[in-house]
Amino acid sequence: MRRNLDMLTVKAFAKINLALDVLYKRPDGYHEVAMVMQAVSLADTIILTSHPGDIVLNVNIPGLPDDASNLAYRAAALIKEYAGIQQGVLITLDKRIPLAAGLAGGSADAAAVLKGLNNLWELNLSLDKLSKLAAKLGSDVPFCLYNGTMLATGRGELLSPLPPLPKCYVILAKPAVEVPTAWVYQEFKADRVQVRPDIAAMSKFLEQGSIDGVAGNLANVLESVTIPAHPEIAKIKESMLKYGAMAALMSGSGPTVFGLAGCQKQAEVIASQLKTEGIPEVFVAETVSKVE
Ligand SMILES: C[C@@](CO)(OP(=O)(O)O)[C@H](O)COP(=O)(O)OP(=O)(O)OC[C@H]1O[C@@H](n2ccc(N)nc2=O)[C@H](O)[C@@H]1O
Ligand SMILES: Nc1ncnc2c1ncn2[C@@H]1O[C@H](COP(=O)(O)OP(=O)(O)O)[C@@H](O)[C@H]1O
Repeated sequence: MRRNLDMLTVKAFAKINLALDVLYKRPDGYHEVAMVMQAVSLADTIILTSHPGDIVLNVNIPGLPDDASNLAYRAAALIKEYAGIQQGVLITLDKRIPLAAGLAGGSADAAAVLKGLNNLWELNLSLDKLSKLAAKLGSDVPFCLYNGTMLATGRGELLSPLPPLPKCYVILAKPAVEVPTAWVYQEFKADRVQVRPDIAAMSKFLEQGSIDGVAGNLANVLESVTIPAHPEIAKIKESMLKYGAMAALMSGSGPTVFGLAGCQKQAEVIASQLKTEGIPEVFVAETVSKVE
């Protein structure tokens, strides 16, 4: 975070799910989950500038709302009201994370605004308090406050740190479809799942610092919904493996596929081969560690 009197710049990092299990549907309509989440360096940039009056949001891409329906705006409104702040803020959002991609781009923006305004307005709220505010905005928002490698349970908002995944490179490839998270959970049927993650095994491999072990245990039960609707996801997974990724999996509710690579050069080679297949959005990122 860079601060300069009345202006502050915050990065909002995307996430991938190394493991995603859905346990059951709860009476409140959410699904109880168990996920291993990992932050990656593909990021939006948010500039917060002191501003008289109200909250104003500028976004750099068409198709993304710049009103109170944007999670960045909602985060500012929530913390402003909670802390009883009278002044406003100008939020400038430089969006790089693709929309509705399974990468938690909106959640990352919301978390970055909470952290940034806590700093800009000198509120001194603890991460624990910010996390409670974050959970009001979305299930993935608390994780985006912490980043790193975390076990997420409940509806995704209950976090416990895991040993960090040793630094590795992540290829992200998104086909030209947007997948609404609510639809994927709504269509989820446990009896259609072929492979469930073994989260205990993945935790053990993280403790051992074994990227190979983690790569061998990637699993996401939401693939059972999104891949039949968008078979190009399975094709991208196959291509990632063919070009040399250690493993490949759909992230979150999809449709983005991520692949793991041990070195940057190899990740870049895989990314350029995927681009030749006409996949519109391909990125190379690296793992991001937890904030202290
Ligand atoms: C699937 C995951 C995996 O990390 O990420 P994305 O693919 O969206 O990035 C998350 O569980 C998404 O979290 P998030 O995107 O914050 O979801 P929310 O805004 O809280 O909820 C959107 C909708 O998804 C459904 N939902 C969400 C989380 C959950 N544990 N059970 C659910 O059933 C609910 O219908 C809810 O109305
Ligand atoms: N700041 C934001 N960035 C991205 N999407 C946002 C934002 N605020 C609201 N949204 C809405 O949330 C939807 C899904 O957001 P996103 O976080 O990108 O999905 P996912 O969690 O699947 O990666 C988008 O279609 C968009 O309309």
